[in-house]
Amino acid sequence: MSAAASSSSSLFQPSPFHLAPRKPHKCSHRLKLTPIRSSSAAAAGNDSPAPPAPTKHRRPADQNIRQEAHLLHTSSTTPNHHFSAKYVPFNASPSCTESYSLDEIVYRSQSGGLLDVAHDFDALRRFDGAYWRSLFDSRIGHTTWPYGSGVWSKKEWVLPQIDPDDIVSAFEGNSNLFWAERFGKQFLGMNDLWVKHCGISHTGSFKDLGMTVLVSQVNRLRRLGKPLVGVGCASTGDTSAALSAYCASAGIPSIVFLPSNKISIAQLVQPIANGAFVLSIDTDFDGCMRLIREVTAELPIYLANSLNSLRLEGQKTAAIEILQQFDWEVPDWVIVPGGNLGNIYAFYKGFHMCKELGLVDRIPRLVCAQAANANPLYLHYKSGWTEFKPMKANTTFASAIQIGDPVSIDRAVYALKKSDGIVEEATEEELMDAMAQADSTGMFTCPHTGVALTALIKLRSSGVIGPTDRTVVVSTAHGLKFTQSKIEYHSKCIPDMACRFANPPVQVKADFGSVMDVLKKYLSKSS
Ligand SMILES: Cc1ncc(COP(=O)(O)O)c(C=O)c1O
Ligand SMILES: N[C@@H](CCOP(=O)(O)O)C(=O)O
Repeated sequence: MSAAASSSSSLFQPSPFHLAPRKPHKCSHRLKLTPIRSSSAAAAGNDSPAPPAPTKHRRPADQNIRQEAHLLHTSSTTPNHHFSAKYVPFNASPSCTESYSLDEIVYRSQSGGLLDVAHDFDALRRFDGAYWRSLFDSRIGHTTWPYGSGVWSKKEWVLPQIDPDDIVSAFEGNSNLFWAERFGKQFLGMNDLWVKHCGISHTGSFKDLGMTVLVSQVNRLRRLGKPLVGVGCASTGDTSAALSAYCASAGIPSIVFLPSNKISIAQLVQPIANGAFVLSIDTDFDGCMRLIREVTAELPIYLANSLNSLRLEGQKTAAIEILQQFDWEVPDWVIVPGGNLGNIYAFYKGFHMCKELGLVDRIPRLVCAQAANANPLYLHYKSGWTEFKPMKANTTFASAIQIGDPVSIDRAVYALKKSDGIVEEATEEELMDAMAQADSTGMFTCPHTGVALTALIKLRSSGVIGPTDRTVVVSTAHGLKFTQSKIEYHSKCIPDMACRFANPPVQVKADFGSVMDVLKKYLSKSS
């Protein structure tokens, strides 16, 4: 049975760990949060040149934060129309005049190529890097709608023209940049290693960053009267979870195409619980992707995969956030696991915008990491970027990146070339070992993060990444979505895998002597 298939089917069988469920805690305290808003025009969405000096106040009791933002937005004397964005063909020549309003429903250029969201850089450049740094910094840690979100705190660079009223947000982003002190020291001899935990998020993956943008725009389109009956995606489990949650929160129907028996139970249950229309299709992700593209070309269902460049506008904010978390100092390396290959470009775009607009003076080198069982980008890179060949992806524990025909291949190649980037791969054993090693130092990572960590281990051992290089590994999903793979690893029941870092529980008889014997043996080994 495949790793991913067994993840789903064996979940309800008795656990090898024999752990009793815990009693829930009774919670007697509730935190009361007093929303704070900045009185400055900048924080209200205007184009004020001066960064805000926040003033604390209490909004009227009968007003919620969305209404408060609405009042600020409509009463402002300087409408937020200075900044704008539109679709253009991806990597088009400067003489190309083809463009589309973001209010059009379009996913491809006239020639069938990818699109990109182009911002009006002349308008953004009217403010210097110090202004933008200070504006973005001023919005962190507040509940002001919609800037409490790590994505919408960069609204002017994301969807500048959307009305805050149309935004569908779970205050996503602002994820932990974790100093991996022990992992870096113990396994790599590194002192400046960081893990950007994008999976510690509303639906447990970085997809929330893009989905808030896409679903907000759909909300706007429906309000403008566009005949959209729903939003659809093909998914390996994370895009579908994010789409269904954001749609449910806005009351918009969502339709998800999932490859049967190829995603974890935790991922499968997310769209089911959020009320999506779930189609389990007897094919792989690439097959689902082809089908959703055909369906969205026929029916008024909006396409939510990252082929739709709106998604990447949200995802790029993770890069801006990393710079912000380092006080606008640029790391040397950023390592991202790649599947459909939208995210690696999103990271490039976020870093590139910060450089172009004067917030930083360079960009980091990017590494894209793939599972060896689904490695079309890696093979393309190794061939010296000669002809790209889609492949049939094989089963991998990193099931969310089991993709053989990535829609954003051109974007990924562009990002890697522009950032002096590298592509690495990880075998099943390497990625599972790396995940277990990271977990043993206090993280709880997903197999995709294991792929990125393997890339780091390889580049460190070949000396490409130095011991003091500031390096960020992007963790893309929460480990709790992939517990079955951890159970199999720690139970040492994966065929042809040594599971070198397995830590299985010890079965002990319920008497003092037996427990003492086991503990003494353990303590003598560890001292
Ligand atoms: C957990 C996880 N990590 C990494 C990726 C890869 O992202 P991308 O498809 O943008 O390359 C995905 C989805 O593909 C994912 O769900
Ligand atoms: N891992 C993804 C695959 C689809 O990627 P997308 O970014 O194009 O939506 C998923 O979780 O479905």
